[in-house]
Amino acid sequence: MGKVAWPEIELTDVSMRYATDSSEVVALRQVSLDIAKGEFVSLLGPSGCGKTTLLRLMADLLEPTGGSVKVAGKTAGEARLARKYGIVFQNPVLYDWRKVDDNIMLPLELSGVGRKERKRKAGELLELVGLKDFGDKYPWQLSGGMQQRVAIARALAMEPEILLMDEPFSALDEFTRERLNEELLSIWSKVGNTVVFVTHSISEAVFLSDRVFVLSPHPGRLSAVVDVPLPRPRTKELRGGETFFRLVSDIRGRFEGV
Ligand SMILES: Nc1ncnc2c1ncn2[C@@H]1O[C@H](COP(=O)(O)OP(=O)(O)OP(=O)(O)O)[C@@H](O)[C@H]1O
Repeated sequence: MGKVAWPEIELTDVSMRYATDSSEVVALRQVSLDIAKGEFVSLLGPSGCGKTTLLRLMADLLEPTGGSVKVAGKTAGEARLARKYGIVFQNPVLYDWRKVDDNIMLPLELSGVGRKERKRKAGELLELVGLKDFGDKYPWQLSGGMQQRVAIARALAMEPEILLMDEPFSALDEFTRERLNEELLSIWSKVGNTVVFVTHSISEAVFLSDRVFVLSPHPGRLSAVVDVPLPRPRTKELRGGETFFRLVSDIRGRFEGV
């Protein structure tokens, strides 16, 4: 299910069991999926269906108990060492004592990029995420949505081929979230990398994605792959359209009885 000709991310029969002292949880059972280079996909499902686990396996933050994860033809571990990933979490995890541009420059600093080049790159990234004039502010001086944009800029600092995003907008109000959905697509259209986006919002998944991977729980497994044939660039007017409504209803129908 979910095969593409030239996969950038390739999961084959991936299973994940978490063992605790007294019990064992099967978080994922035999998930196979491929994601193409430059594709925008979402992992969608109710709480506990294994979305975060799947993302962490792709990022080499976890090792599967069964099956294999390949990223750009390498193991997930090799891909991490080759800095193929940028990750954005639900909370922006910014350092409050560092200014916004110093937060963005951190990955560059850690990999030894000189100060002048770091500054130049931070300026470019701030412009990309629409925060051109906020480089010398502190994170606590920004709104939640702006902080998340800083986190996106930082994740893009090393020019990763793959951006992994774990419910990055779920703590934000609906208006901000919808605006950031549009901004994220605009950023992605300029950067052109592969994006894997975790969400439990059906409309968010449909609005953003080329394909939606639908997961069902207990144990987590891939229950459907839905193509989203909406044209790009996607604008907020699309949300009121018939195709959008039909796709959202179709996916919602798949969760009935889950
Ligand atoms: N470190 C862990 N130890 C034991 N069980 C775990 C661990 N991490 C996750 N689980 C279990 O694995 C299953 C999948 O969890 P996961 O966080 O991947 O789901 P999710 O779909 O991302 O959920 P949510 O939307 O609530 O974040 C759940 O049953 C969860 O309780």
